[in-house]
Amino acid sequence: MQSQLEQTLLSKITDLPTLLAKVSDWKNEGKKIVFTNGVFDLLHLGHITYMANAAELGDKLIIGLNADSSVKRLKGPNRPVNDQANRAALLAAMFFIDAVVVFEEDTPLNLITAVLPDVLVKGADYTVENIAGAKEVLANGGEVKTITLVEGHSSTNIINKIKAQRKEG
Ligand SMILES: Nc1ncnc2c1ncn2[C@@H]1O[C@H](COP(=O)(O)OP(=O)(O)OP(=O)(O)O)[C@@H](O)[C@H]1O
Ligand SMILES: O=P(O)(O)O[C@@H]1O[C@H]([C@H](O)CO)[C@@H](O)[C@H](O)[C@@H]1O
Repeated sequence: MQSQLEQTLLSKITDLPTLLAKVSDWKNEGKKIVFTNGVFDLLHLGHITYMANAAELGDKLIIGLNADSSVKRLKGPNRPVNDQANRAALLAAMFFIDAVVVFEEDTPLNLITAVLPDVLVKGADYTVENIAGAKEVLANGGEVKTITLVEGHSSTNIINKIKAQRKEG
């Protein structure tokens, strides 16, 4: 039996039609909508800092989350470590995240084109030129921003640390 709080958090994880209905309401209410996307496999300080900073760029933060199938094509057959249900739930637990939507494609272009957020955000490991959806968001009068990376933090680093510790026994 899910608690009320659990139901509230997990209700943020939504399909595209439901998300678009929420976005329509938010836009009618004059809310500034921020969108970012990623794999968010093993969460770390860089992810938290990044998403908190993204949330401060508007009123509502939407996370486009790569499906497991998409991650395997992007990051290899042994990824993700955390499946999409776990990754989505962990993101939904963050108070500054308003919606999480899983996408199956290699890029979130279709999702971003449907949502047309006011602000599209990626980490500074990307440039505006190589951010999927940037052209569409800019053409719609939106902004595209990158957020400085917190050095030394990545999901890959965590995986490599675990592997190294297992070798040491
Ligand atoms: N150290 C970091 N500081 C700030 N933002 C980050 C950091 N690492 C990743 N991000 C951002 O978080 C989002 C999700 O990235 P991703 O899940 O690929 O993180 P990652 O830790 O680099 O993963 P991996 O090691 O599997 O490539 C991206 O927009 C990325 O720019
Ligand atoms: O977590 P990642 O690897 O930073 O997220 C990827 O971002 C890509 C980016 O938006 C390309 O401009 C995207 O195409 C990919 O699907 C991952 O979300």
